[in-house]
Amino acid sequence: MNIIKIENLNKSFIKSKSPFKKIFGSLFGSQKLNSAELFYALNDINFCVKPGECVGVIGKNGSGKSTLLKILSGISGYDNGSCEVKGSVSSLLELGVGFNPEYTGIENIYLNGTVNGLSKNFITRDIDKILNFAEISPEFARLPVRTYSSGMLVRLGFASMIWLDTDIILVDEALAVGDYRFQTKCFKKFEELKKIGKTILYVSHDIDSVRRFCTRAIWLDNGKIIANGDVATVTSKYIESCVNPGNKAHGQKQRLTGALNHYGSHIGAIKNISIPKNVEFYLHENVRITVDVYISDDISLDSLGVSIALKDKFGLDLIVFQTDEPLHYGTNQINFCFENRLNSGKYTIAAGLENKNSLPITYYEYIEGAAEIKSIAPPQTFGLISAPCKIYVR
Ligand SMILES: Nc1ncnc2c1ncn2[C@@H]1O[C@H](COP(=O)(O)OP(=O)(O)OP(=O)(O)O)[C@@H](O)[C@H]1O
Repeated sequence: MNIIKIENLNKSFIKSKSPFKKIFGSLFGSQKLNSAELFYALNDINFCVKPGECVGVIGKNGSGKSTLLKILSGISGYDNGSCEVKGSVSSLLELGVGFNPEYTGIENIYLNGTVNGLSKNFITRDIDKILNFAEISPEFARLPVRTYSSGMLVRLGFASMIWLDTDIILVDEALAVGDYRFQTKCFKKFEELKKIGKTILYVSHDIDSVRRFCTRAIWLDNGKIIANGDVATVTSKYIESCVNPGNKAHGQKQRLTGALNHYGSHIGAIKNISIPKNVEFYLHENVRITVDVYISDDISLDSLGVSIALKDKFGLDLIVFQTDEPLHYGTNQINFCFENRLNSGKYTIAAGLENKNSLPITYYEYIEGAAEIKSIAPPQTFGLISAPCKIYVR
């Protein structure tokens, strides 16, 4: 059973600057206009969401993410196709949308709640909890929201949204406005909501948060779905397109088997990633990871580096090691020797041959997930990484 089902969905905007065309389009529907006068923000979109899924929607600016969420929240219509939503929906879209700027924080909570079907008694019972969660002090709660900072608006928006207790929650990048502490609080709340089976669609440019938090990812580009599926795979492909747009494989094109993600202009330059001895290490045991690369003379040796990253199952870099030593043309063997500081779990290894000084880093070759290590730590070891710490008790 799907809670959201989108089929062949199209949404266009009118390109023409002519006011006549705009009025005509809004009266009779933009599809009545010549297709050359239209710009498709969403083009033949198809996907389904099951109850309890947490779907990250990613893509570059202008790819159609907000348009999609606006259609799902009912704020915007669409040209054709179908958009079935089987459940109640609340959303945190653009900053301040849904608030009347002249109303106080308290009045806006009542407005938002009653418009969404909450009784006045229910809101009165919970208003202190909502303001408390939003961290809006009683004196500010009685001021018009036009006097609020963007952080206060996002806090009030988030608190009002979760209090609606809907089946589906749509969040569009808005959390990025809040400070880090409040974002952490929101993600904690999201985790609770996930556990009780809420369905969440989360639009973000922050790929790390999508990897940590979502169970699936959809990548939109120019109004089309480029990939839809496993978070690590979809986000890796998206990152690849951002860091190496249009790069063509070069050289021997020898791809390492089992890699989750593999790209770059010089595929085949990284010959091998190996972990001598075994793939299981105790905490604090020494690990050696060997990367064999072949550097062809069309690569500049200036600022050339080889790096490895130890990643968690979501693809987040936990520890990165990068060469400082000069490399030379031809075959190079780089041994990364380090003490295992990772607590119990399985970790994947990524390796890159890169231009260290470019920002963002550009990769001649990047391989993610071609090797894996397992760490074994004593029970009662907490956190992801065990870092040295001297503790003094007085
Ligand atoms: N009301 C509108 N009128 C005309 N064009 C619009 C309108 N709303 C969105 N668009 C266009 O539709 C495209 C998709 O916009 P949308 O805001 O959905 O992208 P986005 O992926 O959310 O971008 P961002 O990451 O920058 O928020 C953009 O090219 C945008 O300019």
